[in-house]
Amino acid sequence: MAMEMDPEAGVRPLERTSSTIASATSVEWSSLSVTVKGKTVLQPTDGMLSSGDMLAVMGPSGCGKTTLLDAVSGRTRSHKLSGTVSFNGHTQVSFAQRSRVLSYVGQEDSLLGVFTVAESLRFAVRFYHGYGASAEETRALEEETLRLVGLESCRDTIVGDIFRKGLSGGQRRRLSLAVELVKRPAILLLDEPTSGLDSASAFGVMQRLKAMARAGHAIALTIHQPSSELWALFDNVLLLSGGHTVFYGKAAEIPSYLAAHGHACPPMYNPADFMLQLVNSDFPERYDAALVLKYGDSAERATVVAKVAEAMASSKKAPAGSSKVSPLSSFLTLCHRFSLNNAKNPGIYWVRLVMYVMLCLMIGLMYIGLGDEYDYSSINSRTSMLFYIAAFLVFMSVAVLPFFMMERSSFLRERSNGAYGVVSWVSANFLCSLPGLALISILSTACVVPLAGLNGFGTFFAALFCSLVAAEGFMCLVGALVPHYIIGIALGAGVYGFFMLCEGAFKVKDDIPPWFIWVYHIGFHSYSYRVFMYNEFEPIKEFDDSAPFASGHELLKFYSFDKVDVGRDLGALIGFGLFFQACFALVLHFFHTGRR
Ligand SMILES: Nc1ncnc2c1ncn2[C@@H]1O[C@H](COP(=O)(O)OP(=O)(O)OP(=O)(O)O)[C@@H](O)[C@H]1O
Repeated sequence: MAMEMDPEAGVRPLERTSSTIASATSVEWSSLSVTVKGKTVLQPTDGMLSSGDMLAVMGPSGCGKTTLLDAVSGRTRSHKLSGTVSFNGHTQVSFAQRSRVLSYVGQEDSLLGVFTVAESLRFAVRFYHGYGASAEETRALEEETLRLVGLESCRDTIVGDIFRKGLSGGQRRRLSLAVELVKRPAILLLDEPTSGLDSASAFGVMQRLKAMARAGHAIALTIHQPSSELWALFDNVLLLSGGHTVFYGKAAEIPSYLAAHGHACPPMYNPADFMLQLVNSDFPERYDAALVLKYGDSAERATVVAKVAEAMASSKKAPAGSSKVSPLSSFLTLCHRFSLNNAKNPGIYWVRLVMYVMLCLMIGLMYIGLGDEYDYSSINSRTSMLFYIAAFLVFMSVAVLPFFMMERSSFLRERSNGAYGVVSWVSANFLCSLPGLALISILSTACVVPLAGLNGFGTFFAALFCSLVAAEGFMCLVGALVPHYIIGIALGAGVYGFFMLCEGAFKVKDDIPPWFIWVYHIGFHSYSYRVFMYNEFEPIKEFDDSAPFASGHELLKFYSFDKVDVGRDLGALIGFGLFFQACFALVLHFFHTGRR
């Protein structure tokens, strides 16, 4: 019979686990509650998770399991929280300190789709153990972690994204677990680690987690439907119902506790299924509301409260966590990963590159030979074409938003688990975007300038490149400000539309109304447009008699572009790019902390 099996049979010991737990760490919580929009979604609860424990947080959907894990890990914003959380009895533990001892695997899988399982793990090893981790150590950690989550056969399978099919949902779930396991955190909080897994995989993963607990890790996980085999692996259980604690204590004691309150588990019945029916108020066939009150008055609760108070009062070593990897190491790992991701993910640069080249070829063919024309209509063609280039080629940068959003979710997970800091991520992202933007700019320039016969290849390229650098920074900032890329595209398009309107093409600078002239100055489109214009028209010494201007310089005067300082305007575009990157970093720092 399943219940008689040894649940830990056949699990190999974790060679590298014990040595890499920096110190045994416990977490205690007392009268911990969470209130959202005036509603208390987690009622005051007490409990603890110690080194060696495997705690199952259970209860019906919406009962507050994730909320509890968030509150314990510091992911709940402080104004929503009351009560105390301590680590080894220390209450003053910052989020960064918690991140060093603790890893949290959320319900969503936020992985980068182009990487294989092995590559994803390799980067995780470098984030948590340093870019300079030896090849031997990296390989050993990778291998052991692959074995832990049963993904050895998928080592070279890609995660998968909208372009290519990769891992199955259950395999992704296991990889999400694996990339945090390589950290070998003292405390591991897992939100539904078995969702999407078949029963054998779920059991295999849980067996190995149990072995990790035995080796000294403290593990808490939420789970909906544990089989009796899984149930036998849990040391402690915290049972919630509608945010209230119904039971906290040894898993083995739950059946007798419930029996003492009139709910004896029928023979041959999975105790987990039985107790979940008792606490589900949405489907109340077996629901017993009195269990909440009974637990509040019970000796079991009094014992827990006393134990938690004792643990909080005892002076133990402050949680230290694994040694912090240097920002330079994180930066190098991120540069490595961004470069590969940019090169492998067609959506980030390659699709854009094709779009730019095609469009620029069309522009070149539309205006072919324009450089040899000096009549009235050639002026109209030049100004229109340059407006289109300054406005629309920048506008196409909105295409990067959906891909940025995917990277943002992995950033959030990794940052909140202490893999790296905002500055490392933003600077690596910025640096690694430059080769792609340079390639787009050079190929676009090569398509337009020779075909149309425009002036100043180098300046044209520089203006396009610098405006794309500014646009990339702007879209990163927009991507950090909005909850979804659809809103970002609408916002980005709206702002770009406004900048285009005031860039000095539709209305020359001197005719822009005073209430909009500030847009001319803050909109980076104005800077690139006037460089494109100056670059093209200044060398034209004479137009035909049909033209309204005698020379290019005369035309530039009309546009108020006759005194353009190309170097200064290109510098301003780069300045815009850096300014947007700095704002982007600030928004990430303050608003993308992983706290909800
Ligand atoms: N920002 C919020 N605004 C309103 N209600 C919220 C908010 N966050 C959480 N809640 C409510 O808090 C309760 C607990 O949510 P939580 O996600 O912790 O449940 P859960 O037990 O993890 O559910 P599941 O098992 O389905 O993941 C739910 O009723 C949810 O609707």
